[in-house]
Amino acid sequence: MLHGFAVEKLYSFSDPEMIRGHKQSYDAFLRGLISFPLNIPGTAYWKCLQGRKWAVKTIKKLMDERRESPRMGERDYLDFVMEEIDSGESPLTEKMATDLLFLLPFAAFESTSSTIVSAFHYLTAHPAALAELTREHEAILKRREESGSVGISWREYKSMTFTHMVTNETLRLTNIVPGIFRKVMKDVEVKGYLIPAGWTVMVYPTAAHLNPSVYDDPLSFNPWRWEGQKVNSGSENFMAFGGGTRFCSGAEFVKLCMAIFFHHLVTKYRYVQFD
Ligand code: HEM
Repeated sequence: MLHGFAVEKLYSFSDPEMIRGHKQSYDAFLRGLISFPLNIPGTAYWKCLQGRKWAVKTIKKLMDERRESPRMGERDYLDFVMEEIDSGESPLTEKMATDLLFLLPFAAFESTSSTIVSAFHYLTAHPAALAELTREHEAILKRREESGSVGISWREYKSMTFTHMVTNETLRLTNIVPGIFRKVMKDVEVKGYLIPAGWTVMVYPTAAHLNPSVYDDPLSFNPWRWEGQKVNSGSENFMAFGGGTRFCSGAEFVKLCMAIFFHHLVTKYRYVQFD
């Protein structure tokens, strides 16, 4: 579902056959992403490369089609990217754009769906958190019914305080990004150690997220720890979405998807855990 939504917004894919083919190529890509690099037909690595090749070919074909007959009406992400390349004023090349357009659906659906799965797991194991989340969403639902409005509004989304706390706590404990890389531009001294210019450093967000001097009982799932705290940006203690100028551009998208998912989960469904 998230994959379909992402490719519709990015490249206006609407043909179910096309979406299915695209998803299959991503599945092959993902399955072989961490595999033995043996590039012979049939191996996971080979399938991974084929999947990427297919998806990139589809994007290039789409770009050629749009150059030949520009689309009218509502514009999608691909239109904006092509406009940027064709302007001649952007450092973005066609090769960079294809890589970006290939990676974005992956970033959009894989990260969001795994975070939703983790949240589901934590909420199932912590009934008090689930009950608080349910209370928040049932109150929203009640107010909506009284006012006669339909669907989740922006104002409602912004009022989901506990929901955002659950999202943050899930990301703190289950971070899908194992490392963030930076190139050292000039010599830096950190706690008596010299990191020379030219080196690459890997920031390990999990170390910050599980730091007991910042997070009391760091391994426990406790959304309440975010009460009264800033939950919308990165800091040296919370960097699930990175920080600074490279802060994740999909962070708001993820939080919105999580909030909508939680809203439907707790207001429409009841579930029990089977061993
Ligand atoms: C739970 C979900 C996600 C997590 C934990 C996450 C995490 C991150 C992190 C840590 C970075 C910074 C990398 C760095 O500083 O080197 C990043 C960058 C980025 N993310 Fe995400 N991300 C998520 C979802 C998404 C989604 C849904 C999208 C797109 C729809 C997305 C698009 C991007 C892009 C384009 C960048 C690069 C930004 C730049 O370099 O300017 N991410 N993400």
